[in-house]
Amino acid sequence: MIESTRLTKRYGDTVAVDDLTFTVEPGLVTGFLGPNGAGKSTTLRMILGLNAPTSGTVTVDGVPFTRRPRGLRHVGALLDAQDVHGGRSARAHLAALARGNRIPPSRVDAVLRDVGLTKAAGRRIGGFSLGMKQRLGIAGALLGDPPVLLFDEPLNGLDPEGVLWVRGLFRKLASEGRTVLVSSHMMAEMEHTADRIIVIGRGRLIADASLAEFSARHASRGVTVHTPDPAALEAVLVAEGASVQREGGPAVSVTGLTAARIGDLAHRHRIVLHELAAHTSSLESAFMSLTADSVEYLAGEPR
Ligand SMILES: Nc1ncnc2c1ncn2[C@@H]1O[C@H](COP(=O)(O)OP(=O)(O)OP(=O)(O)O)[C@@H](O)[C@H]1O
Repeated sequence: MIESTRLTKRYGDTVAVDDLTFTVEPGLVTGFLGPNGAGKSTTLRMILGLNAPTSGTVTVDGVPFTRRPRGLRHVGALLDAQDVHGGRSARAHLAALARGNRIPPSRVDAVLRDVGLTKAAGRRIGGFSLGMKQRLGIAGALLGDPPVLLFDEPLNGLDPEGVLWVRGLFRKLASEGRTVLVSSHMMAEMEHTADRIIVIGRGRLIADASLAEFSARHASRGVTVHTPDPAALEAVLVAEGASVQREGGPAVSVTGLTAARIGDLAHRHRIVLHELAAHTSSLESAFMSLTADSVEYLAGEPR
């Protein structure tokens, strides 16, 4: 379990992480979401003791990371897949990591196999694609067989097959009872990956909920109806308390009534319907509107 209490990090005038309190539970995949510059990497670095908090605390299973003598065996992390020595082979890189952390050398081939890099194990990392480097970084995180795992933007550069694989891996790690925290700046990535999400913007907590809770709270539900008589339908639905928006032509958007209720009302008032479709706005758009105020650089804004 990771527990962050009023965690704050300032760089001069910039407040990178601002009074952040959250808990990451074992047995779940937790998505750590926020737009660019929200403070995700800074938070992960503080969890790992690489940056010291300005104030507040963060512990891993009750203890600050820096007080763990065998850190990598307790917390495995992928921070920056590009940050590797290109001249080494994948196997040599992992072997050095294992030696430095007193991890049995037999783990090297085991994790290379786990991430699908056995065939590339002898090749120079400098020639690896970003996707292969992500796999290698994930292998490094798994090396110490740790109960807590942190991944910073691990889906970057992976092809669709790689994304599916990594989701399956995170699910498996969580089902083994591990604590799995995965950062991303895209809700669409986390929607099919995480059980819970923690959303931050400008260093502050915006949401902390299960995916289902987040969806119920923030994703708006609506019904699209096509009818040859939109004016008549609008009058009936408004009288029932719905809010109705005419989309032009036969299309009408309705919120505040279920599709079933709209169908019943149309039938009762002898209004012909050609289409009746319930839909939920995407979690991505809910995430974007929640974090709109925290986006550091808007498209078109001079940088
Ligand atoms: N070493 C540093 N010195 C000064 N400012 C920093 C430093 N590290 C981070 N920041 C600032 O802190 C804020 C949070 O940055 P951070 O990298 O943690 O965000 P992030 O959510 O990981 O973003 P991204 O998705 O772009 O990696 C940004 O405004 C960033 O410019």
